[in-house]
Amino acid sequence: MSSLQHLFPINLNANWQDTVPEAVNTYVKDWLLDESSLTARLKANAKTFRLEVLGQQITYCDEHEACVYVKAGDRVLVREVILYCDDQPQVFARSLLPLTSLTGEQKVLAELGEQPLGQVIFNSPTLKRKALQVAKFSATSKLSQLNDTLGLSKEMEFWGRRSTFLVNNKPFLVAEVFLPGALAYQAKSETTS
Ligand SMILES: C=C(O[C@@H]1C=C(C(=O)O)C=C[C@H]1O)C(=O)O
Repeated sequence: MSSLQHLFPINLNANWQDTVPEAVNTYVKDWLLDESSLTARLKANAKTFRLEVLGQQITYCDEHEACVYVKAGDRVLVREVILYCDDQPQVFARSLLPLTSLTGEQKVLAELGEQPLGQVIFNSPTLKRKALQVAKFSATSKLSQLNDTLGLSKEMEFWGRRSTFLVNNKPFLVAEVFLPGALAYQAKSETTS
């Protein structure tokens, strides 16, 4: 049982934008707009990688997460995880997996456990990723309790992104927030995968 389970669901109600403000550091921008697998990039830049599941439950898509592919009120399996590199929290991820998408070969996405979602969907030849949106989070965001629990900085602004993946033309909504102190904010040379 995750020590963070009591925080689930954290939800992400943010002011999502279609473009990254000019003022954002180019290094952070590179992580925000990287369309490749985040799991793979984190693994390439760490000795150890770990995924912790905060929780999963069936719920309804709400207004602020609805999009052209998943309507408000659609039944979804919500999954929230933390990705760690060398035991340092990197990413809080919240995914909405519509029940109507969890069919056929994609049924396995309902039973991922600690296997990263990206490790499965990026192996699909039919994968398409729709446009990324970004958002800035502040200490007052709902994530601040998570940051407190993880012992992360309360001061810094931090950024996230979201996009829709289509696998066999079935939509999956994925939002990822780079937590304070993550590699995404450390402008140093990294391994390019
Ligand atoms: C989509 C990816 O999968 C990652 C793993 C997730 C999970 O297991 O729930 C969710 C979002 C991503 O951080 C990726 O690796 O790019």
